Amino acid sequence: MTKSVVLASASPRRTALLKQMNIAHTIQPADIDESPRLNETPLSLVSRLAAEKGLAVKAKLASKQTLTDDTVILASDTLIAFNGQSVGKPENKADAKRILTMLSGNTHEVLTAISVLNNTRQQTQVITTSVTFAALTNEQITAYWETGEPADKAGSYAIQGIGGEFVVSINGSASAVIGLPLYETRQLLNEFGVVS
Ligand SMILES: Cc1cn([C@H]2C[C@H](O)[C@@H](COP(=O)(O)OP(=O)(O)OP(=O)(O)O)O2)c(=O)[nH]c1=O
Repeated sequence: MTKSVVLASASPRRTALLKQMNIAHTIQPADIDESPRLNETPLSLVSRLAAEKGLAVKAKLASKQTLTDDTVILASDTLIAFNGQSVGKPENKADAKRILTMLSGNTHEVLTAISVLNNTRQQTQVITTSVTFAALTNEQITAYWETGEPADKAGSYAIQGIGGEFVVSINGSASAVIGLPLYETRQLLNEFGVVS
């Protein structure tokens, strides 16, 4: 039986990546509280948020009576880990400047969790990618904020956009940094019978 894939995300990057994989899907964004718990590690946080986004959408579909045995939900979360701290989207210009100053000239980790679930089970996986930034000047950081690109991105940058100019090297999955690791997503969707 053909599976019906529901992407639990409002991110245009994630739907573009899923389309790139040629996987037909519908979109049902998850609206959850993304605040970290006390002393929660970046790994636990990213994994919990992806899993909770998936469960929230499952509950929404169940309440609308559109959850069937063939429904497969895919949820994801991306955050940056630097010095053991989780860094999400910037709150405002000052916060983006603080984050980019911190990442300047340093290596950070981008953590992306994917969570796939159906009526009976859920599997969650975290993909870690190292990204090394060039040293950035204050002028560069301010000019970058003005482009509008950093506002809705974890770590205040987009590797697929203008922010790619700051990246000296990357070790890991480029698609995971943008929001959905293509290789691991296909593997997990295969385990849920979506692709062969
Ligand atoms: C580091 C980095 C992040 N990002 C994006 C990916 C994610 O969309 C976003 C991190 O925020 P998320 O909270 O993971 O996702 P989202 O709010 O955009 O969408 P949803 O929760 O509905 O799935 O940052 C890039 O596009 N490029 C990058 O280089």
